[in-house]
Amino acid sequence: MPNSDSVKVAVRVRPFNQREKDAGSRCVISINSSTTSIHDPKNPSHVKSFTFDLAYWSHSGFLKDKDGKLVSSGPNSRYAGQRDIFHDLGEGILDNAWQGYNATLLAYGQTGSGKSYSMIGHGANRGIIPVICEELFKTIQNQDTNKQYQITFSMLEIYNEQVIDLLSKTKKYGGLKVREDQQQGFYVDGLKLVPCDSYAQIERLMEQGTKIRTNASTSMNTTSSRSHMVITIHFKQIFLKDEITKQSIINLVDLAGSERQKSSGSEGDRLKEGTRVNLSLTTLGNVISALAEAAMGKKVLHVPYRDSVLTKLLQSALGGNSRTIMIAAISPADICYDETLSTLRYAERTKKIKNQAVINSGTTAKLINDLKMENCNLLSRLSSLGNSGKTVVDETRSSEVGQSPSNVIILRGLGILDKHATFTYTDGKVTVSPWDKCKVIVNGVPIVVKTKLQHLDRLILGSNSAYLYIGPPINRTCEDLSRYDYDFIQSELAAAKGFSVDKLGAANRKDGKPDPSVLAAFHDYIKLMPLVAEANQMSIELKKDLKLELKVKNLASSDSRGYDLQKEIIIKVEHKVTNQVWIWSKPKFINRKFLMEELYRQFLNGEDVQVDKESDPFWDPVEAIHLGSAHIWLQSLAYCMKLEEQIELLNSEGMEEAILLINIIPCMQNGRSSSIFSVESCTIDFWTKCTILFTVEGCAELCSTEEGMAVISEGSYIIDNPKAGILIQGDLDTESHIAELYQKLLKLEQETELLRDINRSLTEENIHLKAKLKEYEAETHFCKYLTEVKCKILKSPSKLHVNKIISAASRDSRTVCSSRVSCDAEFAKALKSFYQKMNVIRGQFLKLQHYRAPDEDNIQLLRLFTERQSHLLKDFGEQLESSISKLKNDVALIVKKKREARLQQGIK
Ligand SMILES: Nc1ncnc2c1ncn2[C@@H]1O[C@H](COP(=O)(O)OP(=O)(O)OP(=O)(O)O)[C@@H](O)[C@H]1O
Repeated sequence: MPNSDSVKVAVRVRPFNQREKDAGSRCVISINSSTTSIHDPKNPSHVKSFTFDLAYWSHSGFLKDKDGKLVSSGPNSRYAGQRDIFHDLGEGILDNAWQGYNATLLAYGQTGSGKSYSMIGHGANRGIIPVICEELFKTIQNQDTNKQYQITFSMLEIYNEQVIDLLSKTKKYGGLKVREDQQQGFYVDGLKLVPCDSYAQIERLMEQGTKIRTNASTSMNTTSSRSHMVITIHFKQIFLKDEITKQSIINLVDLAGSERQKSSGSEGDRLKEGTRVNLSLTTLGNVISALAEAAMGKKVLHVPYRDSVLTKLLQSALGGNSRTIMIAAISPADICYDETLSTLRYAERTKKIKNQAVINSGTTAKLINDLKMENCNLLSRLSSLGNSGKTVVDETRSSEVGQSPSNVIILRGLGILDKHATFTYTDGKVTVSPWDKCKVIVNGVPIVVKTKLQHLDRLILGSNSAYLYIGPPINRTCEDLSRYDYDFIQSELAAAKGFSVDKLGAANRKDGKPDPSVLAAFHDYIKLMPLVAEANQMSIELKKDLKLELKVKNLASSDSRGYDLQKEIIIKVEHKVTNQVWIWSKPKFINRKFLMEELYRQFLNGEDVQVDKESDPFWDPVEAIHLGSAHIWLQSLAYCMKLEEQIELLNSEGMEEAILLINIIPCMQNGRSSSIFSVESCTIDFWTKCTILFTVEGCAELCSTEEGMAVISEGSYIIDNPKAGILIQGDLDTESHIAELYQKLLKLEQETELLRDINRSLTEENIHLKAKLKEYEAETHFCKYLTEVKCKILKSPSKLHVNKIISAASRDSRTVCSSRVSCDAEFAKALKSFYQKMNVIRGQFLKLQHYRAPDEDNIQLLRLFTERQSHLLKDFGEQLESSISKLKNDVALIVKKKREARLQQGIK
């Protein structure tokens, strides 16, 4: 009788990894019994809760025992260790298998969320798969002799819709084929099914399979988390006396990192979607959604099992003859909020799926004979599989390392040459020396000469193959090796290149906590770094002459309090021969990377890799590149005043790219006279090819009809023809206001005249200050000057006077900014931030100045007006104070750093 079971779902939250700890991440997950809640880091009162069959807290409350096993730290700890997971989930799978049910265990979650840890495990913390296998053999040993058992083990990887046999040393180009059989459904043709008679044998097979997986397909380290791994155990019981057989198929699936679904989109790329890497995961999502809807009584006409390799192989596990469990692995960190939320939603859909499990049994004597025959055949096919896979440096001589079989240690991987490096063991010490120009990096630093290795040194050979050096026993300590993971090695490499969370400005916030957007950018950088290294290596081997580099782009420079708002990692691509430069977004790069891998695989297979430009992932047509942005205030235009400004164009690193002369004259729709503007400010982005992109803030609806100018998105204008005039038409409900505005205009003209005077005197003061600035040592002088500005403001008799002081300070800061920018990027950054704050404050003051006092007779209104004015003034004063003190701090820090640097260099 079919047994209708829902898919069982368990969620597990892992501890913070080192990078999350270093970045001061906050935990956004809480677990209470079977309810898992996730707290929105941007809005802590915003909580979403999910109920699953099981929820495991593995985030805290643990310690390491003498064998390195993570165990609960005390009676109050809620920590769920590997044994707990096996107890709740693994034992159930084994019970099912003994009863003759098929069973499937899937691990789903973003990269690094703990899927492999739960499934395979790490060191002494063995995961659910090895423990299931061990327990299976233990139970078999204790069974009576009237039964016979047959166990076969297979291990495959699905990458880019290709099936790779992880137990086979011979690689089949294009992968193994998935075929359909009326009785057994979908199966992989030619997959090695290894008969096993002990747990030790399975352990060896798993070790070998894992080793092949890391370097399978394109020899790239970074592909393993984009592939799905499926271990299948066929378990048959033959009851000799009763002539009954029972069989069960246990599928254990470590899915690819789920976040890739989104980030590999080819949006904005002229080339098609570069990969079918995600096809299996996307289809799995579609299958799960369809089955969940069917389980809720909706009419589902088609479940798309046939759309991908993974869903074909898991057909019985999803909605079919299997008892299925999903572990949703999640990260606790605030930075992973979006991914974690999407994992929880995915898991919620999965738990709705209903399966129809049946016991697989048979009763004929013929079947027994068949099975015996098959058993003998399989045992005879059993091949001896490779050794332990550890790389050992011989004590007696030098060990050469490289791709060629003539080496003592044969290593394969992207960028590893035939003869790559030599390890030498003399007097109890191991040294490494790279061959010729081969890439060898030790602890984040590239080496060119013979280098002595210390226990636990990190090595990268070629573009991206990472190793941890374990020294001779005498040098070993009881240090925890698990911290030296792939992320650690990448973060170390980034730090050696001068890239860190601090460098990105994470500590800029007042509360001292890293900004989530900065953390996200850092996270992206670390993840993209190995991909960029691989792309560069492929470019070299395919002779594409491209150099790719990661860059940080500031999207919005700062908010009104000067905090950096958003940063984004972009990829600068330069053609080494033509010097053409392209800027690729992260999704575009990921898309291209997949296409590059496809081309590279063809290259490795000896196929023709000549492609025309249009379909070459290493090529793009020349395009406009963002040079930088400048921010200007358009307030004056609202009063029909001409705008004349001279501002710096700052690039994404806050460095001056050019000086911009702005001259904007208000005009009507027909190009004559003046018009009304409802805009407050605008950012002007400059691109190569004379393209200017305007992003206007604070306006209602804008449109443009001018030739040569196109509206590319709401509020954004692109002007391709530099000669074309700039016309911005505001909401023209103006007729009724004309008279009123005319009056205003008259008054404003007087004020404008006054402002021009101020401007003149400021220019003089500016020149004077420039001369003054040259006389003094810049840092000390600037601090002093800021104190002066502050004093002036505090003593100022009127609003106009304060405005004048701020304008002067703002201009001075710009002057200083331009003079320092070239010599000190950090100083320029601090000044840029200060300048922007000054501009904001200046804008607020302009506003303040134009508020008109109500009639003097109306005491009530007058009081309100005064209160509001003084409130605004106070707020303004506070902002000013904080800006000045921040700049002072920044400057003091920079001065300190410089002094330290000088001292180090011995320059007094
Ligand atoms: N429950 C846990 N307890 C302790 N450490 C854990 C736990 N879960 C994960 N980790 C650690 O977190 C890191 C990432 O885990 P893991 O490699 O299992 O992630 P993953 O989801 O399989 O990533 P990928 O998709 O890249 O394969 C590992 O160093 C692992 O040791």
